[in-house]
Amino acid sequence: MGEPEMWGRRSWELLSTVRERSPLVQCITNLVSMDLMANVLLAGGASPAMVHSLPEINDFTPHTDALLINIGTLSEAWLPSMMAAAAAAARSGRPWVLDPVAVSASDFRLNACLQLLLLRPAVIRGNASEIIGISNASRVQGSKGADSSHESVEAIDAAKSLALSTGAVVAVTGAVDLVTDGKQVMAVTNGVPMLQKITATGCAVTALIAAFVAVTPQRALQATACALAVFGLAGEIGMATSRGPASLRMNLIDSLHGMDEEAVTSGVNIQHRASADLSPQP
Ligand SMILES: Nc1ncnc2c1ncn2[C@@H]1O[C@H](COP(=O)(O)OP(=O)(O)O)[C@@H](O)[C@H]1O
Ligand SMILES: Cc1ncsc1CCOP(=O)(O)O
Ligand SMILES: [Mg+2]
Repeated sequence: MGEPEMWGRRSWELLSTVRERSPLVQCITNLVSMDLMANVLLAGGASPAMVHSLPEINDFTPHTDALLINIGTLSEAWLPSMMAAAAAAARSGRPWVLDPVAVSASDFRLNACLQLLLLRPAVIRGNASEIIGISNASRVQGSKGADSSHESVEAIDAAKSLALSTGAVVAVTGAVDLVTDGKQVMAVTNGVPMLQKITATGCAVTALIAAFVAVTPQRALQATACALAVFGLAGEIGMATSRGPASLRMNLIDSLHGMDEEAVTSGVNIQHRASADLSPQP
């Protein structure tokens, strides 16, 4: 079996396992993303729970299959819940995933992310500007809030260095999604540019990564690449019947829900990439 076929099969196995086991994914996420994120998790076969109040964390988090923390609308009130949940997940051996939305927007956000990193996320997923900012532990100048001002390939050194310093798998999304553990680099070329015109698609795919990692926590690199490919493929299939971002938002969810073995095994596009060859493939 060649590499593309192997990744197609692996992606289908993982999507099928998520559908069978329906992992419970606790999401402490921003106010913009809650609806799309919960619907993407449901369409992927997982079970979402948006639970973020501090008095609930110690009862709830140890019984989840994975935790997602997204700082998109971070406030002083929510940071203690994020810290407590990440600590509870770490104590109970649950994988947790960090989305450092707009990490360069303020010192408050950057410092919150740096504190969260000490609690050992299994995966960190951001756009290129976010990964450069968090990896350098300094705010990227000229950063555009939640949107990236860099291409993913520009962030590969930052991603590798962040992976090596934290022990996390790091994913940088964009026209090509790059996933690394600091040594290997996987490139995922599924997706359509219109995904950038729907708010919270980055947030939603990070939650889908948490669901995939939940069913194979020892293989976070593979799980992350497969989740990104499946989500991008849902975008490609959805785009075929969409007129713009609003219809793609609906069709993305429908395509993820209805995705079958043939679509996944023939549509997933994941490859190992040598560091010297990190430009997008035609
Ligand atoms: N130019 C592009 N072509 C294809 N897919 C893209 C493109 N830009 C982003 N995506 C996809 O959109 C989703 C969100 O990624 P991104 O826009 O980088 O995140 P964020 O919303 O956090 O900035 C990912 O699945 C990514 O692969
Ligand atoms: C617009 C916005 N503002 C704060 S969080 C948020 C959503 C960001 O979503 P994504 O990172 O998926 O683009
Ligand atoms: Mg984002």
